[in-house]
Amino acid sequence: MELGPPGGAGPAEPGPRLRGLRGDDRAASAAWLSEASAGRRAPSVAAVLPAGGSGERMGVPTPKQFCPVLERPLISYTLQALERVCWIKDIVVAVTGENMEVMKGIVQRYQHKRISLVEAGVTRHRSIFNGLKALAEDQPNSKLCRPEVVIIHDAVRPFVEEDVLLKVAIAAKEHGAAGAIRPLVSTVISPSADGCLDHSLERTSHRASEMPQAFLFDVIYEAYQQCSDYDLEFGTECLQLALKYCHTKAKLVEGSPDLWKVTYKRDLYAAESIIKERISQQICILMDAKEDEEHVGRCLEEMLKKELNHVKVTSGALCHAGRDLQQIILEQCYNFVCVNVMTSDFEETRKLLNALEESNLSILYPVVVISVHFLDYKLVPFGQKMEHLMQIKEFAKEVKKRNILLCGLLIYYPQISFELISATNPPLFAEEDWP
Ligand SMILES: Nc1ccn([C@@H]2O[C@H](COP(=O)(O)OP(=O)(O)OP(=O)(O)O)[C@@H](O)[C@H]2O)c(=O)n1
Ligand SMILES: O=C(CO)[C@H](O)[C@H](O)COP(=O)(O)O
Repeated sequence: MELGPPGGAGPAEPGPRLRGLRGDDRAASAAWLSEASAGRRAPSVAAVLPAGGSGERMGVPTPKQFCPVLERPLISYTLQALERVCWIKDIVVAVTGENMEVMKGIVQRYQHKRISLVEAGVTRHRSIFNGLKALAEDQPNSKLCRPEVVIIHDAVRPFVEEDVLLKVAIAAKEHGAAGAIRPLVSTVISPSADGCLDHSLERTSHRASEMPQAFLFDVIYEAYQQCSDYDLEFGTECLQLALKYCHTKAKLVEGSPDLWKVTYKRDLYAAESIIKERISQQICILMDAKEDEEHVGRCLEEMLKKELNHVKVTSGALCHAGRDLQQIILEQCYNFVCVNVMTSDFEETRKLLNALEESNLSILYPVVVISVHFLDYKLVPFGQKMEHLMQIKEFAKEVKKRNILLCGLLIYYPQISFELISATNPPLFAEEDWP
């Protein structure tokens, strides 16, 4: 089943794309990305996500991939992480027939793009094989294209970043297979039949195999076609299949600690904490001054971008930015700076607040909105502008009932314009702020 237009998602955000890459990696990645964005023939990449497990170890009736984390199913975070990566063309998700409708509902509700659903198998390997078959172009009526490189990633590892996806994809193109690894947390031992220690492995010379992994499609598809029923039933390592059946030695890539697999109930709490931390670092700037690049509002935008980690910027009046904004709200951004340059009232802020209220985003946590207004002291007497903007105080009282914390900020320029341009460090605003 094909859901959403292929390649329909917007481009990945420019900020964190190459984060964590160094030297040669960075150069290779930049080349890959520039080819991809210039539409030249970069290797075509697809992803397969096994999501057909029952999550026995979690010990709850709902399969863990559908368990809510901050009211949103876990798998939706993983899909979001993958679909942000513009060079992954198709994302094939393997789901049990029983959960197919639930999955379709998630794709629709969170507007996931480039997703195709296939039926899962009774084991993880069989689910992955079904995903690969859908990409192999030998399925009747399939709209999917056979990719050159395929990434395999568990649906229950939501914190995968673009840099590791890129590293495994590039390494797979060169070596045929690649996978993320982590140092072992505990020592691995081998027990004997009588329940006593037989031997222990030297911890420093072993690694934990994590996900994502990537392969030349032809290698991994061949391996799955060749492998035994025993492998499909009991195997846990795709890299091993590539080695055993295609003599392809996987390149191992150091992954981040956040790549761990949500397995036990406590992992859901850990996932929730990580998501909360990310949310708190993310800010959306809404800017209504599109034309005037010189305007003090632009200086503010530039400074915020420098000071904060995750910044999303929507340009243009909110009526044009409506779709972007819906997407940003869907992605759970809780901090907004609404810069009103063109309008003298707080109409733009009001539109933002309406959109936030309709979304119910603030049910779980307070949403913070800072409404910034500019006042050219040469044109408008300060008192007059203040009087007008005092209305925002009333408005702030009203939205507070709905867990939205609104704060107004008046920037009196051109004096402050000068301060913004010349300042290298905060404070950004030296004067008038209220309520
Ligand atoms: N028949 C299966 C079994 C597992 N998976 C998927 O493979 C990934 C990793 O497997 P695991 O963590 O073992 O998931 P479960 O099998 O669901 O968990 P448990 O072993 O605790 O039952 C998960 O995204 C899971 O949904 C799958 O697609 N098809
Ligand atoms: O560990 C892995 C790396 O190869 C796989 O990610 C996978 O999660 C193993 O799953 P299972 O729980 O089914 O053994």
